[in-house]
Parts: sequence; C-alpha cells; structure tokens
Amino acid sequence: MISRGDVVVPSQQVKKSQPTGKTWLASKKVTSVTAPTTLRIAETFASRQGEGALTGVPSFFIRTSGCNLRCWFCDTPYASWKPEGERLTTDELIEQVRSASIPDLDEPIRHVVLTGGEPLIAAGITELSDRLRAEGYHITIETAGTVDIEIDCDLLSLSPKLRASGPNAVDHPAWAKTHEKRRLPIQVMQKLMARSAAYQVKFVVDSAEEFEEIESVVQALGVQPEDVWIMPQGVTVEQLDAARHWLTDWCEERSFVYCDRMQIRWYGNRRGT
Ligand SMILES: C[S@@+](CC[C@H](N)C(=O)[O-])C[C@H]1O[C@@H](n2cnc3c(N)ncnc32)[C@H](O)[C@@H]1O
Ligand SMILES: Nc1nc2[nH]cc(C(=O)O)c2c(=O)[nH]1
Ligand code: SF4
Ligand SMILES: [Mg+2]
Repeated sequence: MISRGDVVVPSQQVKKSQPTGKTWLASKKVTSVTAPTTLRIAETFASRQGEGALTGVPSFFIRTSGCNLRCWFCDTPYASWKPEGERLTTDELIEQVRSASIPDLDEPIRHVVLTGGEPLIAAGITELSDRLRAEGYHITIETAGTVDIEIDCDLLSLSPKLRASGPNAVDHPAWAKTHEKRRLPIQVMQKLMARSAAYQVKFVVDSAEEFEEIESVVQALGVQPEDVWIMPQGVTVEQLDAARHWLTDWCEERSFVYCDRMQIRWYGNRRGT
C-alpha cells in the first residue's frame, strides 16, 4: 500500500503485491515529498540592535508569532497576546536576510536577531538558526528561556520573566496560572545558556520590589554580575528616563549592567523598528 504522504511518479506501474506483502513499483522507488517547514512570522525588518551587549549593531530581525507566556507589559502584543502574520519557509526567510540592507550602511548585514513572540516555540527555528550560522551570520536569540530545545546560537539574550510579569488574574485567570507555572524553568535556562557561545541575562524591571527576586534568579542561574542586564519596563522615552536613576543606582551597587532600550529612543515603540 503506498502511504498517503508518498507521491507516485505517473510513469510508474504498481506490480501485484509480492509474497512478502510489500508493494514494489515497477520502475522507481516511491519518493515521499514532505512540505517544507514554515514559521509564522509577525514581521521582519532591518534595524540596529537596541538592547544589550550588541546595542547599535546593524541587524536583521525575524519576529516569530506566538508565545507560551503572557506578560502584561509585552511590547509586541501582535506576536504574543494576539499573534499575527503569515507562514514563511526557512528558504524564504534566508532569502530576506541575504538581501537585507540598512540606509547609509555600505557593507552587508551580518547579524540576525531571532525574536518574537517566543522564537523557541516555532517549529523550524533550529533549522533556521543552523542554516544562517552555516552561512556565517551571527545569531542572537531573544528568548524568555522557557522552552527546552537543542538550539545553538552566538548570543543567547535570555530574559527571565519575574513574578510580577504575569497578566492580571481577574481579567486573565487561566493565563495567569499558565504564565506562573511556565515562566522560570531554571534548568532549561541553564541548558540553553550552556549551548550558546555567549549569553546575557536581561531582566525587565517594573519596580524596585522585584530586586530581591532578580538576585535569587541570578544566584539560581549561577551567572556573573557582568552578564546581568537590568532593563526598565517601558515603551516611551519618558518611562525609560523615569526609571533610569533608581535602576542605575541599584546596578552600580550590584555591579549589574544597566540596559537601555535604544530602539525606543531612536524610533519610538513602532513596528518594524
Ligand atoms: C517581545 S520580547 C520577545 C522575546 C522573548 N519572548 C522574551 O520575552 O525575551 C523581546 C524583548 O523585549 C522585552 N520586553 C517586552 N516588553 C517590554 C516592555 N514593556 N518593557 C521592557 N522590555 C520589554 C522582553 O523582555 C525581551 O527582552
Ligand atoms: N531595534 C530593536 N532592537 C531589539 N532588541 C530586541 C528586540 C526584540 O523585540 O526582541 C528589538 C527590537 O524589537 N528592535
Ligand atoms: S515572553 Fe516575550 S513575547 Fe511573550 S509575552 Fe512576554 S515579553 Fe511578550
Ligand atoms: Mg522589541
């Protein structure tokens, strides 16, 4: 019996089944054609990395759509709370990377940022990262670090979600429970860090009440202060500036690194930037 996934080449005649019960094709081996893996993509765009150790580096962003958490502050709800976007193959995405450019930049973009939504839930993300790295691109993965997959990258930008990141339990009772259950798998995060050439652990901080939890996560992960980036929760320059002074004081006390959100300063909180 030829299985449903197989494509029979028209010229082939199927012989009567052999004593072994197998069905052999007179001329050619049955070939099965599987559809290429696709990823749901909210947006792709060329910009400059706005956060962390590579701030300012011209990069091509691939934002996958869909997330397994629901942070109340998510600045890209069109890729998490209400995911949008069409499905693209890894070939199509790699083609976009190859032809990406930034005005007034005369050399090709060599950095790709895989982000989301949560990129690690996207089937095909490992294939995409591996193929781009094989072509010599530097891959940064922006992730909340909750998905246990075997993926390699050049910079793991791990953003553990703190207790206060959960959605309002009155408006979103189910998601509040799921979010809290999923948000902090320390061992999964350590596995992802161990596989990456480099990592930065980047916390979104909305209030000083989160400092204690940050310190306990830093300790649990076993990361050094110089790899800890403290980023204000905010999507406007005013919000970022209002947080800067009390956050930088604490960063200095703990030797953590203050993390600005330059894309907000350069472009505002706009899609495609
Ligand atoms: C939209 S997330 C996508 C990647 C992944 N889901 C994550 O959370 O790390 C990209 C980055 O923006 C941060 N982020 C999202 N909303 C934010 C906000 N309102 N203020 C500050 N950072 C925010 C996330 O923590 C993460 O570092
Ligand atoms: N310019 C720019 N830099 C970024 N760094 C991390 C981003 C993200 O959304 O993951 C991001 C983004 O959305 N834009
Ligand atoms: S994990 Fe990232 S993409 Fe998902 S809701 Fe939180 S900030 Fe948004
Ligand atoms: Mg962003």
